[in-house]
Amino acid sequence: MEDPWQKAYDFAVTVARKAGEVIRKAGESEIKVSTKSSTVDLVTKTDERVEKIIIGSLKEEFGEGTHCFIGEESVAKGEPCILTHKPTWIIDPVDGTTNFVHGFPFVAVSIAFAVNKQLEFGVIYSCLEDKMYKARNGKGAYCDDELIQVSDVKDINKSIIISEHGTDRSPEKVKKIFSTMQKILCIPVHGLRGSGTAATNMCLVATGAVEAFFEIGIHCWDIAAGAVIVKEAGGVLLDVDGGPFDLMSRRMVSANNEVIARRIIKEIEIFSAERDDDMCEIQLE
Ligand SMILES: O=P(O)(O)O[C@H]1[C@H](O)[C@@H](O)[C@H](O)[C@@H](O)[C@@H]1O
Ligand SMILES: [Mg+2]
Repeated sequence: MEDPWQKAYDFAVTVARKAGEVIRKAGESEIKVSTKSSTVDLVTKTDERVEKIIIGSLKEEFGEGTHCFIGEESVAKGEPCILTHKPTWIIDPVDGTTNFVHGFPFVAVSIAFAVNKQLEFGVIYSCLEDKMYKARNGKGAYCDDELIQVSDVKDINKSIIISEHGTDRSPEKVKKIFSTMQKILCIPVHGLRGSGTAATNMCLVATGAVEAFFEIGIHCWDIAAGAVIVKEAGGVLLDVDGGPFDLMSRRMVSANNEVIARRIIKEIEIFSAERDDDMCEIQLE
């Protein structure tokens, strides 16, 4: 029987690479010649421009109306953020926007694809490192053409944990974020890290470079592709309260094994973040 999504998967890799090229060119030309303070607008334009290229390419290839799109920039402009049963692309055109503005070398294009509300595949192109991470349901996870596997570390005392402080600067949330990080550091673990992009952090879990990534405040487009890649690399995904992973909940833990995931969950001070699908007034089918 013909594999219905192989063509979409291969095309997603092509589009991610094309988008990464646009981001690199914007970084080399426009950012370098302007002071950082003036680049915020530029970056918004770059984010929007890259998302338009990605969605435009997908619509051209698969036709208008047959597929749905959840894109960070489109949702920011009021497009719905609801996962229906239709084939749906979940896109973060520039994950690590702040990194991009500052020339901090971790910026990722994240493209995921879901059918019947199930994630089918994920593609993350770390465009400044020129590394293509990808995974299809049930078919393994790859960095370029090399199979990748999560770390085999069992002892959390021998782990590196990666997380982010996000963009919210409200004192009560910042306090909880750093109190959690302090408790995890003092378990103790070997170290805490953060690349500045959830998509890249999840690839680091999938390659075994770190044992776990958790964050409250991320969006579905930050983690959808990474979720498939971590799972296919042998990792686990949970909610920060220990329940099942929930793509739209704005929070998650991904780890190389459940023991380490649940040990981290014990230390997380949970704070609320409005669900991605609640943020949308329009309720679709
Ligand atoms: O808004 P940017 O600079 O892209 O940063 C967020 C990034 O998109 C996410 O992937 C991270 O996990 C967040 O912590 C960043 O704030
Ligand atoms: Mg992002």
